[in-house]
Amino acid sequence: MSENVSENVSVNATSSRRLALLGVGVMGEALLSGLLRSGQDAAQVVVGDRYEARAQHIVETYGVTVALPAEAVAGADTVVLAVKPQDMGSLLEEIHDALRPGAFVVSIAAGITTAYLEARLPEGTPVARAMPNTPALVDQGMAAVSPGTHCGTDDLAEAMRLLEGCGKVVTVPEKHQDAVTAISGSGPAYIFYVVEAMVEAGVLLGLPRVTSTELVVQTLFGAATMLKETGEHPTVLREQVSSPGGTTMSALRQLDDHKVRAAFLTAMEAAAQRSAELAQG
Ligand SMILES: NC(=O)C1=CN([C@@H]2O[C@H](COP(=O)(O)OP(=O)(O)OC[C@H]3O[C@@H](n4cnc5c(N)ncnc54)[C@H](OP(=O)(O)O)[C@@H]3O)[C@@H](O)[C@H]2O)C=CC1
Ligand SMILES: O=C(O)[C@@H]1CCC=N1
Repeated sequence: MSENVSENVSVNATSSRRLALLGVGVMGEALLSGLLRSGQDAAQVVVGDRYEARAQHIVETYGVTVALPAEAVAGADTVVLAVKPQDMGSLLEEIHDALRPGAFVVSIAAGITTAYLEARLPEGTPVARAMPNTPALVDQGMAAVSPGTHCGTDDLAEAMRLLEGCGKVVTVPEKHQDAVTAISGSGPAYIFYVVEAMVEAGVLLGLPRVTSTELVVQTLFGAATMLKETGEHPTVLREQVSSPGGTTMSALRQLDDHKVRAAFLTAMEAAAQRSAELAQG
């Protein structure tokens, strides 16, 4: 598979492949719910999570089956690994001998490279590395996938199918995955942080908290919709708001004086660096 694949591959939402999903925390559940909404047959899905109450909640909510990781992968054509990076090494050991020959393995763990996966799975196992984000919970996810050495076209299409159930998917060369993790993987948290700050500002200015929250959330939604629907550069859209001698420029000057743009650059560099560190344990 070429390193430079970069566009969407359109795939069917449904599949008869049997799926094992290991780790059904925040992100595992987001992917599962999106897949089921897009037509995945729950009878073909087995989940495994070491937190038993969590697994039970998922089974009751989605009608899927639960099993220990080795049992789950033994019957699976596709295995999705959605545990924390720190838990990946021991999970791979646990499933190594049970994996069906030719089964396709996708990891969504930050920092975990395809080389890491390939070195710990049976020789020749097709793998892919993916980075989704939590807006998948409302079918507005953004995910990027990178194929490993033995990942064929059908395997990549399967990875796209899994992620397209809950949002947009692109393929990227794996060298970009730490940056993807820093931008779209962690991205929702930065946006929520900005929202928190703006809501607090409204309260500081005397607005009731509920009013401030409503103003900020709709402003964010409107601004995001403008970016998406107009396709305009953010600078153009920002300039449209900034009347000469007006209020917006007074605020933006403060943000520049407080080096907010520089702080965003440094913050995302730190996230990418942390992603690169995570496979080291
Ligand atoms: N949250 C996010 O926004 C995003 C997360 N990711 C990635 O997704 C992965 C999961 O993150 P997230 O969902 O937030 O984490 P969570 O902690 O919510 O979920 C992980 C789940 O996996 C369980 N688990 C750990 N080890 C095993 C094991 N050996 N077998 C079965 N289950 C196991 C955990 O149990 P226990 O609680 O007992 O540890 C937990 O329930 C991470 O690798 C992260 O990098 C990627 C994109 C976005
Ligand atoms: O914070 C993390 O490590 C995970 C990966 C991307 C979003 N959350």
